[in-house]
Amino acid sequence: MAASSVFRQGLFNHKVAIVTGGGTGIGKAISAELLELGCSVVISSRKAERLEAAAQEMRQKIPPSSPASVTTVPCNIRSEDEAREHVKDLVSSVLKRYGRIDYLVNNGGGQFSSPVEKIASKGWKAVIDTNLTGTFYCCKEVYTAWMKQHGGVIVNIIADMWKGFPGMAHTGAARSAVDNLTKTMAVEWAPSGVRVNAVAPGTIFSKTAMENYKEFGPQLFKMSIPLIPAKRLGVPEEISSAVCFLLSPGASYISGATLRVDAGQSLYHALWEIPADCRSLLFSSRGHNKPFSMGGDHGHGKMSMPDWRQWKVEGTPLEFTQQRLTKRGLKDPWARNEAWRYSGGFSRAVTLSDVLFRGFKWGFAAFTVALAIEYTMFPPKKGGH
Ligand SMILES: CCC/C=C/C(=O)SCCNC(=O)CCNC(=O)[C@H](O)C(C)(C)COP(=O)([O-])OP(=O)([O-])OC[C@H]1O[C@@H](n2cnc3c(N)ncnc32)[C@H](O)[C@@H]1OP(=O)([O-])[O-]
Ligand SMILES: NC(=O)C1=CN([C@@H]2O[C@H](COP(=O)(O)OP(=O)(O)OC[C@H]3O[C@@H](n4cnc5c(N)ncnc54)[C@H](OP(=O)(O)O)[C@@H]3O)[C@@H](O)[C@H]2O)C=CC1
Repeated sequence: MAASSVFRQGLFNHKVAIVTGGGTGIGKAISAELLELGCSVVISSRKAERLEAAAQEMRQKIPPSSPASVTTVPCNIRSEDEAREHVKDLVSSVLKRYGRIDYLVNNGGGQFSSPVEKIASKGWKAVIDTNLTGTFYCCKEVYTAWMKQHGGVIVNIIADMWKGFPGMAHTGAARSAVDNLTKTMAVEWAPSGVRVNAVAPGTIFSKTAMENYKEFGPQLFKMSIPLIPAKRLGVPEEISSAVCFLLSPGASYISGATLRVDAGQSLYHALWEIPADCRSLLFSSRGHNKPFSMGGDHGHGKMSMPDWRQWKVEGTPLEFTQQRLTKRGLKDPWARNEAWRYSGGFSRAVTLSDVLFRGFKWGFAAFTVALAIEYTMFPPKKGGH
């Protein structure tokens, strides 16, 4: 447990929160900050022992004068058909003990890393059931059992999936769905005085988060650092303060929003590397190649300045141009200026004829004129470029 909260002491006195996954990492930081601010917190997840150990640790830091308390309720938000029953039991036991639920933080979740083609259907289901369906059950149950009549605030923890989530497609799909679910619930439940928001963390370091990826964990988190504008990982407390803000009256006019807490990471680089032998050009859906797609491994797999000689051309209008240039004695038919000029001349003529005349006769005439102009202005050179 870390730094003290920036919020005023007693801000959440006598309020009650459920934090799923509240025994580790981000969830633990959220629980600790809520406790510090006077809230009673129920932490809930699958591993009862780990939950209890975390609760013990947090309990010791609650001052005797505080109304806050922390309790544990084991619950698997994913467990197949029984998940709804598990979540129902969680909610009813909290209501029995505290008589109210002011806040729900859907933080419990996670995934494994895998390219799409390697995700087994059981693995896909595990991740969707946890992150999307589990969140849905928790929201629905808390709403129907309490918030519908009494209001409340929900915060869903999602992820940086704004550019897709290569390497973790299942969680990207699930979190994106939760982003959308957040908006829907915000609108549907507004009349009950319920606000629903989401927080999308960047790469946040915690021991448990790293251990989830086993031997790849340290590398995964380390690799992320250069891709973050702040050039460092986030810490759980930096997510916690955003969540506390959204739960607080300071956010009383914020609903249906997703707050990115990622130091600009989602606007910057992505972790996924495009391999050097990119074959996208061969499979263009329109049957011809796109001149701006090219292979190449530049740094983090990003495309840097174009190298025109890497164009891959097979059976395309550009190949046609290439053959023509070869015939005309150019040693390197992919010399940038020549290839560009000819493919440009061709497309200009076709576009011009299409736009102005929309007829083969005039199109052909325009094409001929354009080529004639190009031949006159840029006569073929002998023996090279
Ligand atoms: C740095 C990036 C940003 C960080 C983001 C974070 O979120 S950090 C926070 C990170 N923290 C967390 O993510 C914490 C929570 N995460 C978890 O508990 C797990 O990641 C879980 C959601 C997959 C559930 O796992 P579980 O063990 O309870 O479930 P289960 O045993 O029932 O398995 C179901 C099926 O899933 C499949 N499958 C599972 N693992 C792999 C794999 N490595 N490889 C391939 N596939 C895998 C497999 O099909 C398996 O069935 P099988 O083949 O065994 O019959
Ligand atoms: N760390 C990061 O960089 C990022 C994290 N996130 C998300 O933030 C949340 C917290 O992650 P973080 O603290 O980093 O990692 P942790 O692995 O420490 O936290 C995941 C928590 O979710 C709980 N959990 C997992 N599955 C279930 C389930 N089926 N039912 C109930 N609880 C479950 C786990 O507890 P238990 O094992 O006891 O069930 C654990 O406490 C997760 O949803 C994560 O995906 C999103 C973006 C980035």
